[in-house]
Parts: sequence; structure tokens; C-alpha cells
Amino acid sequence: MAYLARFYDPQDEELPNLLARNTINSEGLTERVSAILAAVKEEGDAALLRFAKQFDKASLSELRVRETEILEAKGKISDDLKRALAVAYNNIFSFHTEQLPQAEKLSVRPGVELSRKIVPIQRVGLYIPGGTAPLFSTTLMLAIPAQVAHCPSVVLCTPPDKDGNIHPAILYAASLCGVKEIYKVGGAQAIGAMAYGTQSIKAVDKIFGPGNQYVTEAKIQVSSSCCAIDMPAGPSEVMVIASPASNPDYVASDLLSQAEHGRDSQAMLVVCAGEKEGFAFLDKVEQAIERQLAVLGRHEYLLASLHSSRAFVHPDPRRCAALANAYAAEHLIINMEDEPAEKQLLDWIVNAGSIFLGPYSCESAGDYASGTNHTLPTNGWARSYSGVSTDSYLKKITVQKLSKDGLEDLAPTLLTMSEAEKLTAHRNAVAIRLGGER
Ligand SMILES: NC(=O)c1ccc[n+]([C@@H]2O[C@H](COP(=O)([O-])OP(=O)(O)OC[C@H]3O[C@@H](n4cnc5c(N)ncnc54)[C@H](O)[C@@H]3O)[C@@H](O)[C@H]2O)c1
Ligand SMILES: N[C@H](CO)Cc1c[nH]c[nH+]1
Ligand SMILES: [Zn+2]
Repeated sequence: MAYLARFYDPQDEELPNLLARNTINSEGLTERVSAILAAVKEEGDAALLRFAKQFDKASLSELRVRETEILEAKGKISDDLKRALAVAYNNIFSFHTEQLPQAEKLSVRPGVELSRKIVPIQRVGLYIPGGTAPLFSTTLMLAIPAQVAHCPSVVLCTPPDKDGNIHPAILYAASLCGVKEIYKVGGAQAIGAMAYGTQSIKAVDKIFGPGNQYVTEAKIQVSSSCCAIDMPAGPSEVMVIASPASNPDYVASDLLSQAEHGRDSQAMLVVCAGEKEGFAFLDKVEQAIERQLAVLGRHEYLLASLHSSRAFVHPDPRRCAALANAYAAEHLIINMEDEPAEKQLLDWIVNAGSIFLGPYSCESAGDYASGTNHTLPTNGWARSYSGVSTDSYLKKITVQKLSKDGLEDLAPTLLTMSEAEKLTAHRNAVAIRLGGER
């Protein structure tokens, strides 16, 4: 049985169709999400409680997680998981600390001093997905950079299970990062709550975090009216560029590791080879997928997302890089078993959320613990957005101080430009300081 539809030498005009994302159930999505957001704006907490019942099957009496629940979480997870979280925490913390920018300072000419003041965003909202799996790793990915950036106020929303509880590992990871304000709210309604504010949840300045199509659509909608977002970080996707020398088991495992996220995940494979050799390698990958599926869970997600996954074969590595750039994958794995070829491909790649190089850089490493952030742009947004980093939590405010001499020196330029724009009040603000008109 072939899981991946295969294409040799795809032509440019076919690419929009062949590289299209796997959107499921997306008809009417915009309207459904805007109705949820409108209800949250209008009714506040009452709408959140109603949606928790409707979508999460949870009857809640209160939205905020109590401090005792956070403290008890520590006793509910294994020591092994605590140790693993500590390793992940340290690697993520180190790499995100390294990302802290330096404030620039420059005197462009005598008497004209310019600088940038770097400040943390004051109140940030973190969304942790919890629909098909409680993604406690995402808690580290979002809360550590907030901690490194010293954001003074951090709120976290995540969907409750049907008993009204949050997975203890999410609560434990949050407490490792000093996050105490946690609400049992998921989906588009959580995004509405953080954007507009409700009786219990104070509005935030920026929302971070991945989620399914409802969450992502809600983030896009609120970002056009009242609240900044990190980026559209929707259903997970991976593209692997391999060669016939690559290990087919490794390639299959990477494709499956993303396909298992949800029905709308997508796994794409590009084999850099001639048709015969490339298709023979694809046969080996298919056999590896078959073998691995037999021992994996989550078949309902794996099979659904494999259904819209594809494999391409092309002998020209430049064309393989062009396919990757056209797809702009959230994750791009370059595993050619040939370091110079991998390096060459890396040089040509301009669109990807995060790149994994060589046979041992499985995406799971970045998903959990190597230290890079796993909150990344999907659906082609890697053409223009970067993934979450420490920078995402910081603002840079420009500051300037001109002395009287500095203003005098710049005045002819300012007067000429303001006159040419016919903005006489602008001109006057310069002239008045130099003894000119009022
Ligand atoms: N891009 C990234 O950086 C990144 C990182 C991690 C995870 N992800 C993705 O995040 C997603 C997590 O999705 P999830 O579903 O498991 O969790 P989720 O928390 O994003 O969504 C669950 C919520 O969706 C809402 N919902 C479910 N069905 C609905 C319906 N019919 N109408 C309206 N709302 C509905 C409910 O409120 C529910 O609480 C996956 O697609 C995964 O691939 C992406
Ligand atoms: N691959 C996801 C980002 O698309 C992140 C994740 C969390 N847990 C496992 N994987
Ligand atoms: Zn993953």
C-alpha cells in the first residue's frame, strides 16, 4: 500500500495544487470563529463556561486554576518527567538568553544622539494546546522566553479535560517558569478572552502560541482589531529532503512524527534523485511507514494526515531547494547522508520555520529539548514570519536627544523637507527653537 502520492519533476504550474495544505473542515471557519469571538466579547465569562461545556465537555464552576492545583501537580508527575523537563528547561533557557539583543547607541552627527530602549511587553497571553494531546512542552517554549525577557505579567490559557482538570505536566512546567495565572479555557474562546478581557481574565497586549485551525483563525481575527499575535502557528507540518543514501527508517519516522499531531497535519518528502532511483527509495520509505505504523498509536490522525501528504522526486538539488522554498515548511529536515550536499541545500533555503540538518537531527529534538523554539509559522507563513524567540516578547523604543547645536546643524534639512511636504506646523516646530516664526 502506498501512503504518499508520488510525483516526478513537478512543474511550476502544478505546485500551488501539489503543495496545498491539508485543511479539513474549513468551510465556514471564519464565520464560526467570529461568532465565538463575538460571544466572548459580549458575554465574557458566561460564554467561556458555555464553550467549555460545548467543546471540552467540561462543567466548570471557576475558570482560574487554584494555587493548590498548581502545587499538587508536582506530586502527580513522575521523577523521570521532572528530570526531562529540567534538561529541556535549561537548554531552552540558555538558547533564549543568548538571543537577548543589545541596545544600540549612536551619535549620527554632533549633538544628535540616537538609541533604542529595549522593554518587555507588559502583559502577554500564552495559549497551550490541549485538544488531542496536552502539549506541556509548549508551556516551556512560550513561558521561558517570557521569563528571559522579564515580561511582568504572564497569563496562560489551556483547555480543560472533561473532568475540568488541566494536565499536571502543564501546571508543573508553568510553575517552573514562574507562571501562576492560569485559566481553564481553550480554543477560539481563549484567544477572545485574552484579546478582549472578561470579568476574570484581564486583556493582554500580545498573544502567543500554537493551536488548531480554530485557535489560529481566532488569533488572525483578533490581530486585525485589538491584539498583537506572535504569528499564525497552526497544524504542524514537516518537509524532509532526502537522497537514496538516506536511511528510509529515519525518513519515515520523521514524516510520522508530525503526521501524528492531528488530522490536518502534513508530511512532505522530496527525494533528490533520478526517477528510477528516487521511486525505488520511496518504496523503501513506504515499507518503513508500514512497519512503524504497526507499532504506533494515534492511527486516526496518522492515516488522515498521510492521506494529504506527498512525495516528490527530482534529480536537481536546486530544484529540490526551490520546492522547499515554495512550500515554506514549518519544519524542514535536510537529511541527505552527504554533508556538503546538506550544506549546499542549507545555503539555498530561504523559507522555513526551523531547519534540522543531518541524519541525527530528528524534529522531536527541537519539539522537546534541544533548545530551539517549537512555536513556528505554518501554512506558508514561514515566507515572512520567524518562529517565537526572545525577541517576540520585547519592544524596541527609539530615543533621541538633540542639543541646540545639533538642531541648528540639522535645521536646513528639516526646513526644506517640511516645506516640500507643505506641513507648516512641522516647519514651525523647528524654526521656533531657532528664533524663527511662531
Ligand atoms: N505551529 C506550531 O508551532 C505548533 C506547535 C504545537 C502544536 N501545533 C498544532 O496545534 C494543534 C493543537 O490542536 P488541538 O486540537 O490538539 O488543541 P487546541 O488546544 O489547539 O484546540 C482544542 C480546542 O479547539 C476547540 N474546538 C474543537 N472543536 C471545535 C469546533 N468544532 N468548533 C469550535 N472550536 C472547537 C475547543 O475549544 C478545544 O478546546 C495541532 O494542530 C498541532 O499540530 C502547532
Ligand atoms: N511539532 C510541534 C510543532 O509543530 C510541537 C510539539 C509539541 N510536542 C510535540 N511536538
Ligand atoms: Zn511535534
